[in-house]
Amino acid sequence: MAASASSSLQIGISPSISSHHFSSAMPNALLPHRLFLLPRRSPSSPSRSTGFSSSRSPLLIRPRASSSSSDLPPSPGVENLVIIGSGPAGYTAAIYAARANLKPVVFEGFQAGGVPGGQLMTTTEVENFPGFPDGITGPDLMDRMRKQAERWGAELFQEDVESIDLKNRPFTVQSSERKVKCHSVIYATGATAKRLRLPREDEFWSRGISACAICDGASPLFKGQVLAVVGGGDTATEEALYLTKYARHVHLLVRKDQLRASKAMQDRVFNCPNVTLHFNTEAVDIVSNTKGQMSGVLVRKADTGEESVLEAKGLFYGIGHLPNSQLLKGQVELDSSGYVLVQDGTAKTSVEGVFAAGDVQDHEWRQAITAAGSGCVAALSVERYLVNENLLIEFHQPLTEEVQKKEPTDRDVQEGFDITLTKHKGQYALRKLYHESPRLICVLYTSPTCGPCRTLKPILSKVIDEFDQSVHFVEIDIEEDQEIAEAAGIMGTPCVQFFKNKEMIRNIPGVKMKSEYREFIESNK
Ligand SMILES: Cc1cc2nc3c(=O)[nH]c(=O)nc-3n(C[C@H](O)[C@H](O)[C@H](O)COP(=O)(O)OP(=O)(O)OC[C@H]3O[C@@H](n4cnc5c(N)ncnc54)[C@H](O)[C@@H]3O)c2cc1C
Repeated sequence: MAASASSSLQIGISPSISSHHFSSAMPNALLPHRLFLLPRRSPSSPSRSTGFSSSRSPLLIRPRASSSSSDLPPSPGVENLVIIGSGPAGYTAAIYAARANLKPVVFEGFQAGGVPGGQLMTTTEVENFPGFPDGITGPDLMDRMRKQAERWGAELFQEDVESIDLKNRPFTVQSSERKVKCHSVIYATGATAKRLRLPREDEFWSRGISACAICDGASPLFKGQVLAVVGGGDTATEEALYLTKYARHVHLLVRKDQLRASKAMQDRVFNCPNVTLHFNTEAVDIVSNTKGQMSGVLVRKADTGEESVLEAKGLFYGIGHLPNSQLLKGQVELDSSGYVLVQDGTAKTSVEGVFAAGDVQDHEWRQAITAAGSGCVAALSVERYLVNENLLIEFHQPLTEEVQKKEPTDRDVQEGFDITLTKHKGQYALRKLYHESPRLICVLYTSPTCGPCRTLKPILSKVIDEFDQSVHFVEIDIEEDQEIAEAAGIMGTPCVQFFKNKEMIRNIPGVKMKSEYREFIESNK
C-alpha cells in the first residue's frame, strides 16, 4: 500500500484525454456534492420509516413505578443503558431500547474490534436476512439499522470503549472521548478476524496481505493477478469466490483435508474453475521479488512437511474470528475461548444488569439474524431489569421538524464543476483541481462495497468542513475511475492522499482518527 511520501501523481492530462474529458457531458460521478434540505416528520408518524436525527433533548422524564422492594430513586446523570457495539446485535438492541424510551447511549466503535456497523460492513450481498427477497449489501443493511436506531432516539457515538467498571454501581463506561455512568450495559462487540502471524505479515499487511477481500479485491494491486486465500470455512470460501471477479486465478489453502464451509459454499467452490483447492496446506511466510513486492506464498504440506513457493500477488485471510470480550476479563464469566457466558435462552451474564448479545456470546450460530435476535432479547431484558430495580427513567422525544439530505438531481448534473466549492467527486474534478487548485487537495479513494469507506466518509467530511475554503476534497470511486486509481498507486480502500502544488505529500491508507487528518491539514493548508 505504501506510496512514497512525496511523489507526483501521474495524472497530468494528456491533451487528447483532457479535451475529451473536459468537453464531454459531465457524468453523475463528476458532480460536486449538493445537499437539499427538506422537512422531516416526527418519529410518531407511522408512515415514515427512516432518518431522524439523534440530536434531541428529552421532552418528559418520568420515573416508572417500581415493582421491587428498592425505594431508591434513580440517580441523576446516570444513563439507563449503554450499548457497546454496532453490529446487528448492537443496533437491534438500540432500536428496541430506544423504542422503549430508554434513550440508550450506543458506542459504535471505531477501530477496536472492527468497524462501526460490524462484520457485515465487509461483505457484499446478504441473501438470508429476512425482509430482503432480492438480497441487500451488508453496508446498506447496517446503514438501515443505524438509521432506525437513530430515528427512535438512540444516542450514537463512533468511539471505541476503552474500559468498563462493572464492579461498582452505577457502572462506568469510558470511551476514547467520554465517560458515561449507567445502570445497565449490553455488550455486543462481536468478533474480529484472526491473523496468521506470519514472520513477514507486518511488512506486507495492506501491501499484499488483506483480511477483507470485499474491501481490497478490486484494487489495481490484485486485479488480473493470481491470489491465495487461507482457510476452510464460509469466510474463506466466500472470499475465494468473490476474488474470482477480479483475479486471474485463486488458490484456496486449506490446512485440513476437507472444507468446514457449508455444503452450499463447498459446492460453489468445487464448481468454480478459477479456484484451485490445496488441502493439507498451510501458509508459512510471504515471498517477495527483487523490488520488494509480494510475489508468492511459502507453503508447507501438513502431511509431508514439504515446502514450496506458490506464485501469488496477494494473500487473503479467511480463518475465523476471536470474540471481542477483552474489556470484560476478570469482571464477567467467559468460556475458555473468550466467549461471554450467558444463562441459557437469555442475554444475562454473570453480573446483574450486564447483558451480552451477538457473536461475542455465540460461537455456534454467528449469523446476522441470530445476532439481531439476541440484541432484541437483551434490550427487552434490560427494560425488565430497570423496572424491577426501580431504576428506569423514560425519555420522550420532542416532535421536532428535522431535515433530510437529498441526492443530486439531473439539474445539478447540468450545473457542472465549480472550483469555488470545497467538496467534489470523480476523476474529472480531481484532474481539474490537480492543475488549477491553489489549495491543499484531499483525495479519498473508495469502492462501493467497502464498509470501512463508509466509516471514513463522515469522519473526513467533518474535518474538511472545519477547513472549508482552504482545502479541496475529492472522492474517487476506484471501480468507476480505475485509470486514476491505478495512476495513484491505490492498492486498497479506503485510502486518503494529500496533494499540494501537483505533488503528493501524504498517503494514508485505512481509517485513522479524526485528529490525524485534522493535524495534517492544519500544518499543510
Ligand atoms: C465476510 C462475512 C460475511 C458474512 N455474511 C453473512 C450473511 O450473509 N448472513 C448472515 O446472517 N451473517 C453473515 N455473516 C456473519 C455476521 O456478520 C455476524 O454474525 C454478525 O455481524 C454478528 O453481529 P454482532 O452484532 O454480534 O457483531 P459484529 O457485526 O462483529 O459487530 C461488533 C461491533 O462491536 C464494535 N466493537 C468492538 N469492540 C468495541 C469497543 N471496544 N468499543 C466499541 N465498539 C466495539 C465493532 O466496531 C462492531 O461495530 C458474515 C460475516 C462475515 C465476516
